[in-house]
Amino acid sequence: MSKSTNIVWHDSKVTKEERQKLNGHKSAVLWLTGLSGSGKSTISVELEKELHAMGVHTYRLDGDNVRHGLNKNVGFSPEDRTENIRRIGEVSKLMVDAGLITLTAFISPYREDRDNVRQLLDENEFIEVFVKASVETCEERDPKGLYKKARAGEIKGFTGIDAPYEEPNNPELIIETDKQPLQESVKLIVTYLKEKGYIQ
Ligand SMILES: Nc1ncnc2c1ncn2[C@@H]1O[C@H](COP(=O)(O)OS(=O)(=O)O)[C@@H](OP(=O)(O)O)[C@H]1O
Ligand SMILES: Nc1ncnc2c1ncn2[C@@H]1O[C@H](COP(=O)(O)OP(=O)(O)O)[C@@H](O)[C@H]1O
Repeated sequence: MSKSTNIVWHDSKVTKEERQKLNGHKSAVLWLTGLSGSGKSTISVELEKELHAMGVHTYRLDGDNVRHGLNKNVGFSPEDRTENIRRIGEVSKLMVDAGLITLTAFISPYREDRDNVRQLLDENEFIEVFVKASVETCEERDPKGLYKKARAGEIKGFTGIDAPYEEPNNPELIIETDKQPLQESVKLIVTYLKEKGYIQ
């Protein structure tokens, strides 16, 4: 529900397509979704490094980081997670308009929320990457000790333990981090971007 009234869109004299041309590649969002500890942040950091070295203009948005600032006022209730993802969707849209290959790393547990972001963007601008690992693997890794806390009842509503994660039905890519090593995952995504003509 919008509270803003009497507002009129003001066009720029530089278009998204012109920014893309200047950058020498298309822009899109690589939307990494998966359980906590599945590898979203690790993959997005390595992937950004690789793309940057190739001369691709990138920006990375990460759940933990964005929740320190822009989204510091949302928690982990279903409604708050939806609002978290809605805002990130809007920020991603701005970044795609700015001509960037945008990498996001949010659990984004609800299918409908992810689909809403897909709808927000133009065709082929939303690349859903399912970062897949079993809860058992993630719990074993437990890089921040959060699964331990959730099991001890110190965190309520933890994704995969006592809050849901809805797997993507039709993601553009599936990365199985309990089967393939990090560099292989990065290579797979870079190859996808090349084959689909996003980058050279
Ligand atoms: N209850 C609960 N459930 C899941 N995760 C939790 C929770 N509380 C805190 N954290 C930490 O917050 C990170 C997830 O933030 P996100 O913004 O990606 O979550 S969501 O998309 O809104 O569901 C997540 O980071 P990642 O491990 O990088 O996924 C956790 O570190
Ligand atoms: N193949 C892999 N791909 C990505 N991360 C892996 C892989 N194998 C082990 N890991 C480890 O799993 C953990 C994933 O944590 P993180 O990237 O923070 O996940 P998320 O952002 O999804 O919460 C890291 O400690 C990372 O080193």
